[in-house]
Amino acid sequence: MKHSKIAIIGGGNLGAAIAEGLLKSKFITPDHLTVTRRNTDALGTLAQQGVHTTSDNKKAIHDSEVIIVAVKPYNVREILESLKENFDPARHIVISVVTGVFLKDLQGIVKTGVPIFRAMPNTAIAIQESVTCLCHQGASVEQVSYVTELFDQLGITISIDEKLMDAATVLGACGIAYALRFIRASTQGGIEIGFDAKTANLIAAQTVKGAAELLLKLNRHPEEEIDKVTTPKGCTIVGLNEMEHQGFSSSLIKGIGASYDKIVK
Ligand SMILES: NC(=O)C1=CN([C@@H]2O[C@H](COP(=O)(O)OP(=O)(O)OC[C@H]3O[C@@H](n4cnc5c(N)ncnc54)[C@H](OP(=O)(O)O)[C@@H]3O)[C@@H](O)[C@H]2O)C=CC1
Ligand SMILES: O=C(O)[C@@H]1CCC=N1
Repeated sequence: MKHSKIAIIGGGNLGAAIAEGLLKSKFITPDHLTVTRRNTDALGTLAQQGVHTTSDNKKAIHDSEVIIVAVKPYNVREILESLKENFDPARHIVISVVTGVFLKDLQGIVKTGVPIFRAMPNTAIAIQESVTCLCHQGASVEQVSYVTELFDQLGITISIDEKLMDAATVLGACGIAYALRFIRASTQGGIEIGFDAKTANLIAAQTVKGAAELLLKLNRHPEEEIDKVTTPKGCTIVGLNEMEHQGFSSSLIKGIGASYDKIVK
């Protein structure tokens, strides 16, 4: 599988981000990668790097072994059904990043016998900083190892039960938006207390990066690190408690629940 060619069907926000990450990681050379969408003009940046860009999904599948499906959930059935005869179970594997579409449903749409993976990355995959949750059906040990290695190049990979895929979508994929809104709100607060927008944004973003690295690199619990910042009678605890009085943690937990309900209900 090592030198397989990859096709990304649906080079939108996530599909193009996966392509960018794959190129940056050098997991694949541009001439081994094809990205499709109907409006190919929007794939100019990838085309300039030597990636094949086309609106011809059938040719993309014919020319590749690994097919990453990154179209909208409401398009996926129609698109894959129109391509059913182009899949070869002896040659292809399919990796779907489509939200809320189960392995058993994909198995029913794609030709019988084609190994199928569901992957849930986030847009930080463009800079090899995704967390990608993965599950699969009908794949060999070699195929699982290949797909895991692919996403390992693009951040970290976690193998999960499919029943947790919707939760992975909310926490990991939607989570990028939630983290960015935190940074945006911090920036707005930072402007109110004196910084220009650019400097406030830099301080807020690097602070979030540093906080995350304390957990990831030192394996610490968040409260342990919070305790180190909250000086008795100091300004941190006053700010933090006011945020909690205004529903800070509660609003995040409720938002994550609402997002999850939107997928599963
Ligand atoms: N955005 C994110 O952060 C994440 C998204 N996902 C999932 O990934 C999938 C893609 O999401 P996202 O990238 O945001 O959506 P986009 O709408 O940005 O991308 C989907 C792309 O599919 C293309 N497309 C539509 N029809 C066809 C077709 N017949 N053949 C080839 N390409 C086609 C569209 O381009 P055109 O109209 O030019 O054809 C579009 O660029 C969704 O299922 C989403 O749930 C999962 C995790 C994170
Ligand atoms: O908002 C959405 O539906 C998709 C799924 C994960 C990120 N974006």
